[in-house]
Amino acid sequence: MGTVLRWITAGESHGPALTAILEGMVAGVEITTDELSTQLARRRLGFGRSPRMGFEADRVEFLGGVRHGLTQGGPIAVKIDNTEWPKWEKVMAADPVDAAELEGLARNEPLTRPRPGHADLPGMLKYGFDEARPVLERASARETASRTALGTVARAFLRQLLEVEIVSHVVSIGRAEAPEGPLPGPADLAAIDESPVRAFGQEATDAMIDEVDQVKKAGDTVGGVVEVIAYGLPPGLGSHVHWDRRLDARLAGALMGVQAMKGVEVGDGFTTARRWGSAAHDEIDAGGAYGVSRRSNRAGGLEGGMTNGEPLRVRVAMKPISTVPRALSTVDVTTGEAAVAIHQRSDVCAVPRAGVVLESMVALVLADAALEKFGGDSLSESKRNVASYQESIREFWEQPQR
Ligand SMILES: Cc1cc2nc3c(=O)[nH]c(=O)nc-3n(C[C@H](O)[C@H](O)[C@H](O)COP(=O)(O)O)c2cc1C
Ligand SMILES: C=C(O[C@@H]1CC(C(=O)O)=C[C@@H](OP(=O)(O)O)[C@H]1O)C(=O)O
Repeated sequence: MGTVLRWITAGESHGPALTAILEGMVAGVEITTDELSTQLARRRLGFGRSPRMGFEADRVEFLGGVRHGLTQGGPIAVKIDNTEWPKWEKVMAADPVDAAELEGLARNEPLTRPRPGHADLPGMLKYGFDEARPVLERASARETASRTALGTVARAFLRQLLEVEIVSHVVSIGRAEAPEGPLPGPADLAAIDESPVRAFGQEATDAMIDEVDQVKKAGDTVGGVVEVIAYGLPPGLGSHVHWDRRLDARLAGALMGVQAMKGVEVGDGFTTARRWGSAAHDEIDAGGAYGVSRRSNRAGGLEGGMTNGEPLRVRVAMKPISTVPRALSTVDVTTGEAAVAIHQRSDVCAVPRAGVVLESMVALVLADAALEKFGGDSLSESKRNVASYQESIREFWEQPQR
């Protein structure tokens, strides 16, 4: 949830549909359901994902806020259907349904053996449910389809306002790590997307595929690290003046709000903590875009909670999927006896596609910060404000006393 832009989602993993609302977007942004479908397809497919992703169609439509391919300034409402709803309606029916009618999908029975690592047990205790179904339905990362859809609107706004481009790549999966190398840019996105693990470079791709294969054979699951990069940001988004206006804090909150994310690093983050100051910061030279250039980008484009004109760089750590096929120990909540955790069909590794969700969260936070800085009710008004800010930065460097 931003300060100007607000986003909210509703819907369950196996319910009729997911819905989402984006409030606060200016009028006049070009956006189509085709663009949403493209991002939803990027999120859906990838090495290590559940069989469900092979057939889930992610049929998406705007229910409000967009007309003739343009945002109208009002709340934007999106609906994404769940293809399997007719079958799950029976699996989740209040009264028992004959097993033959369920097409082997899952049994219509209470899920009383909570999975370590999922929301099952704390959710049951907190809400007073005697089984995990009502908890997992909403905890499921199926919900990230909604956020990806809204993030696509934010991404279109940023591109049309500032020519910002957001990309991501997988840095590691389990023990397989990409070698340190040049940052992938927007032109490399097609190559990253063609990689089954969304890693940059053949060597890294092969090592990660091998890792997921080994994990799958062992009946296990695996996590990893994704880096999101945003190009084209002007200096001055976010603010140093108050903790909740700092862009690093807002990004970390939004990224940690994605299911299974357990760590966020801005720029070189933890590595920088081990460096001496002279080797930790990005020295400034005269000239370049916005009047200066940097000799490095260890800060990941953020200083004092504000963008500094360099590419924004954030890394996010995802824990392994908690539905582990080699079932983990738990307790059956109906008997209090030791048991093995529930296991239904599941992803082995969702790191590659989590990158698309994380890109969307970065897009929403940046769009919020851009709206805060530039304001406006229409895209053309926001654009005029951007031009005026750019002019004031030019004048800043032209002052004779400097
Ligand atoms: C794209 C994506 C796909 C996921 N797929 C699965 C899955 O198939 N099975 C599973 O148990 N968890 C999956 N998860 C993770 C769970 O949703 C997550 O572990 C659970 O919500 C608890 O996470 P938390 O401790 O961060 O809240 C997925 C997460 C993401 C981001
Ligand atoms: C449905 C999606 O991800 C799901 C996230 C998820 C979980 O527990 O988070 C469990 C799995 O659901 P199912 O058991 O129905 O296959 C994943 O497929 C999706 O990303 O669209």
